Amino acid sequence: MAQAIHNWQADQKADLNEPQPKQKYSSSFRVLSGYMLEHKKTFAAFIICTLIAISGELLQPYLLKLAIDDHLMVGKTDFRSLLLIGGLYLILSVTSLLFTYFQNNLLQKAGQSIVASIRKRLFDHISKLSMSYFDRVPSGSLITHVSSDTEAINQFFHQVVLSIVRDGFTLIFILVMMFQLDVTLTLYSLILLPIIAVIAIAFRSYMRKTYQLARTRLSRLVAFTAENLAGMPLIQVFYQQKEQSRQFSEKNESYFKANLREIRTNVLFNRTFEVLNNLAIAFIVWFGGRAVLDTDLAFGVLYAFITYIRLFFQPINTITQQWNTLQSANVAIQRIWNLLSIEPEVQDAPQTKKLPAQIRGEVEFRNVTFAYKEGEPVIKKLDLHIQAGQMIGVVGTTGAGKSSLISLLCRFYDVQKGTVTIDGISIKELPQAQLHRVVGLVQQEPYLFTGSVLDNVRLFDQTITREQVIEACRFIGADLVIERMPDGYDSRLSEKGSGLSAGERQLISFARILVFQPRILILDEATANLDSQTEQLINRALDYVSKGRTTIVIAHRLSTIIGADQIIVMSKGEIVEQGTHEQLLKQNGYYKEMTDYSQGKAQPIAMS
Ligand SMILES: Nc1ncnc2c1ncn2[C@@H]1O[C@H](COP(=O)(O)OP(=O)(O)OP(=O)(O)O)[C@@H](O)[C@H]1O
Repeated sequence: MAQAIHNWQADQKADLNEPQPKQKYSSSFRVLSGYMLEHKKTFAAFIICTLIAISGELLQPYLLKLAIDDHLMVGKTDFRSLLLIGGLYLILSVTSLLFTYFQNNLLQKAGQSIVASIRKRLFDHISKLSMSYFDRVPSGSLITHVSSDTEAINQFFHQVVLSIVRDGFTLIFILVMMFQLDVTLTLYSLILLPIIAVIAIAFRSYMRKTYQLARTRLSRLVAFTAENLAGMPLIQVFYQQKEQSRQFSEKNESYFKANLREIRTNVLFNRTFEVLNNLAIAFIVWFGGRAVLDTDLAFGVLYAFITYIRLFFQPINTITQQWNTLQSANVAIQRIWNLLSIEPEVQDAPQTKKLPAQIRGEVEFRNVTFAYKEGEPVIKKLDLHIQAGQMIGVVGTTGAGKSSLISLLCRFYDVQKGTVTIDGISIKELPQAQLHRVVGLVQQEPYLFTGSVLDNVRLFDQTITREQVIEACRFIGADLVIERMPDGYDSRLSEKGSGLSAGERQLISFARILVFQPRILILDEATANLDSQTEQLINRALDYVSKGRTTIVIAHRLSTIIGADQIIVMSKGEIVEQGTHEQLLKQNGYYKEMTDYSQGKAQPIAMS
């Protein structure tokens, strides 16, 4: 738990791209190298293509040197050789072009498949995490992991790896060619290297700061915009657009300034490099030119040398600029691996038991104690026995523990003490996959996915036929609503329900239950949002689906549960009253008070 909280805190910081504690590059890249090994053949082919492409490009100045020194300067009129050199030059250009294309394709193929498999692993891992994790970590942070962090790894491949391999080999190749052409001239040129290093190091830390500042401010701007969109109805109803606009302008302006600073630094760095490059060329022209005049150096050598010096600076510049990408990839990998190392708190037991094919649906809570936070139990030593096929109503004031009780039956959380059993088997011993087929839940706020009505009812499960969905919707009375939609069962819905009322959304989620046929049905205040006509529809359907099925209904409207086999009244995590509607009325306790209040006969109750 402590580790999870620590990770979460790290995530929170990371969300704003705040400067991170120093991350170990070695561990990050060890992790990536495991993935790279799976594509070792593609990476080997990428390196070979890079070498061929670089050779094609860097042999061109050498060919020109041969043309100048061996033919033009000596006045040979050997046109065939010149033609051959021209042809070779052309072949080298085309080869370089072709292999650069292959090299890019291969790297993209390997890099993208690594990123795709990391993204898939992340998604699968997040889907397995327990509810307690989602309670702590905001979904925005998880979206960042799946989108921006994997994108940072993608950039690592197509920028950093490409630059290190291509520019690294280019530098080595150029140095070899320069030494081969003229050792003295090369050694003189290398005097510039320490100066380049000093400038690169000085700029590197400044460039890193400006980059981080721009990213932090962008994250703040995006977070503010997202929050603003989510709270739009509230902003409009309280007429806070002006204040929001002022805050947005402030954040926008500060991002704009940080962005400008980053661009200015980059331009300054690039231009400084260009000046150095030109200085080096001027030096070679002066020094080498004198050697040519003194006939100590061939003109072709000087020409090739100047070309190589010009090419020498570009890879150094590109490699230096990979620092930021390398750093964000490192942070992204650490964040992703922190998340992947989190174990779900709710896990299948090593030895699971199976429910018999004929599940009866008897539920028992035996001496159950549960707390979200240590030392603050919200369910206390609770005992409850629900016979198979019974309908049970759960009532109680806000915060009494009703939803927590059903979360335990769904095994969203594990109990700290006691056991929850179905047909006498502890739910901890059941495979979660089986448990979730047995227990069905309709929540107060029905969630709709982006997709057709059909897919929303069958939750994208293709084994459920269109006919089954239509039958369920017809039964629940949702068919009238759906048939009014432009494309009927193929109409597209979205998270917010695309113009469906809360009641209509609930009808669709009820149809889901009919389609999936769980043995134990839980309705968490599911009828709270319905108008009386829709509620009647639902109640009628509910009577049908609950027949022979264990049904637990948490209801604020007592009318829904009057006919229940037993009703429990909860207060502060305990059952304070239990019995049928009539028995409870006779007890003249909380339930009676609640009934009177719901009928307007009494003041709101305060359970203690
Ligand atoms: N995910 C959570 N993390 C921490 N505490 C929680 C969480 N969910 C609920 N609680 C706390 O547990 C207690 C019981 O909440 P629960 O939602 O089970 O009550 P409820 O009876 O269903 O209330 P309501 O009728 O308002 O939905 C409350 O004090 C609540 O603040």
